[in-house]
Formats: sequence, structure tokens, C-alpha cells
Amino acid sequence: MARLSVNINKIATLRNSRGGDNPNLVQVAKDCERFGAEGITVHPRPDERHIRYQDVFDLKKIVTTEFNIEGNCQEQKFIDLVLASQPEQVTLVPDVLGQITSNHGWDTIANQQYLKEIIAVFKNAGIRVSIFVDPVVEMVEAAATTGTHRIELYTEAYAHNYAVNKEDAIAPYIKAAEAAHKLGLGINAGHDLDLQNLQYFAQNIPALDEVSIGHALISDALYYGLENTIQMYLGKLA
Ligand SMILES: CC(=O)[C@@H](O)[C@H](O)COP(=O)(O)O
Ligand SMILES: NCC(=O)COP(=O)(O)O
Repeated sequence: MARLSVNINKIATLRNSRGGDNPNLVQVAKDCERFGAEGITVHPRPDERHIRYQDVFDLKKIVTTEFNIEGNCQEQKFIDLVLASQPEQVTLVPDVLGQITSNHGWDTIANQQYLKEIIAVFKNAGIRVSIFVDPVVEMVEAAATTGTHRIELYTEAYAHNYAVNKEDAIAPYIKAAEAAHKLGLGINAGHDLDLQNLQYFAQNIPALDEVSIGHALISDALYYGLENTIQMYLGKLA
């Protein structure tokens, strides 16, 4: 069964909106774990609009499941942050400055040499590495040559197309996951997964290791409460 890592960026967004410490990010992370989350994900961005660099150190002290830090490894500050905080997993995302959210995977062919070098830095520090990729077999094949342990399939297109035609929406993800599995890569997935589209994704993607979910899960928690919501998402993965 795939693990559920809860992305708590949106909790930090809410906290930052008033400049105080409500909700308390560390307490929410502890509660997510208490309610069944099998990992905590954060995606610090250079402008610290949600997760602050200090949050990463505070969370590292209390996360007992799996701590996953996502972000742009082209920023030296991000590399330093990950090496200093030693999460279980780093997910490398090719963010560009000013984007609202992540919107593309790595071009693992064009960036192959760069990825090999930066992945080696994190692997040498004992940190599992995952790289964010679109569901394209050629990108998965080139990812395998970089030395990464895992890929994270960027699921925005799946989530968008699910309502139109779920078989067509999942097809490229099945091919990409099969290729990754054959090449010995672990498989993570995330972006815009929700209570409607998660179960079909998890049932159809072979050897899915982990999903990271934030925006929809935190939004659902407004209606169902955090504990119920986490249990509902776990139910979709069972
Ligand atoms: C890599 C990914 O898909 C998520 O981390 C997403 O980018 C969330 O980041 P924001 O919360 O900043 O939108
Ligand atoms: N890696 C994806 C993630 O952490 C959460 O993405 P979203 O659910 O906020 O779209």
C-alpha cells in the first residue's frame, strides 16, 4: 500500500497570514502523524511565503515517520538547508522564480549531467532522492541514469483529465510507472490528488510507494476535520 505523506505548506500559509503562530505548524505535523499520516512533506520556496527555513529545522526535530523536503536544488540555500536538516527524503523540483506552484517535471535528458552531480551530493549525505517528472517514458528512462532512488510523477494532468476520461488520464502514468519499476526506481506521486481521483490512481499504478498530498487534503479538513480527512485519504489507498 502506498504511504500517505501530508504536505503542510497550506498550514504555514494560514499561519503566516496573521504573522503569529496560529496554527502552530509543529503541532499540526505531530497531529497529522497521530491521525495516521505516514510522512510529512514541505516545499520551502525562496520567498518563504509558506514554509520558512526555520520551520524545516523545527519539524526535523519532531517528525517520527518520514520527512520529505521538496524544492529547487538550483538554489544553493535549498541545498544547504537539506544537507543541514537531514530529512529522510529530498524531492528535487525544477521550480522557476515567481511561479504560483509547481507546474512541470524535470527535463531529465537536457539536465542529465547536472542531475547526476546534484543527486550524488544528497546521496553522499545519506538522503534518499526523488526527482519530479512528467509521465513520459523517455524522461523516466533518463531519470534512471542520474542515480536517483525514486521519481515523483507530477499528477496535475491526471487530476485535470480524470473528470473527462479517467482511462485516458491514467494511461501515460501506467506506462511511466511500468518503465520506472523495470528500471528499479521507486515511485512517488503528487500534485492535485484528492478524494475523488486518488483511489483510481493508487489502484492502477504498479508499485506506487508514496503520495504527497496538501492542497486538497487541507481544504477537505475544513469540512471533515483533520483526523477524519487523513483517515479518508488512507482509506482511498487501502
Ligand atoms: C511538487 C509539488 O507538486 C508540490 O509540492 C506543490 O508544488 C506544492 O507546492 P505549493 O504548496 O507551493 O503549491
Ligand atoms: N508533491 C506534491 C505535494 O506535496 C502536494 O501537492 P498538492 O496536493 O498540494 O497539489
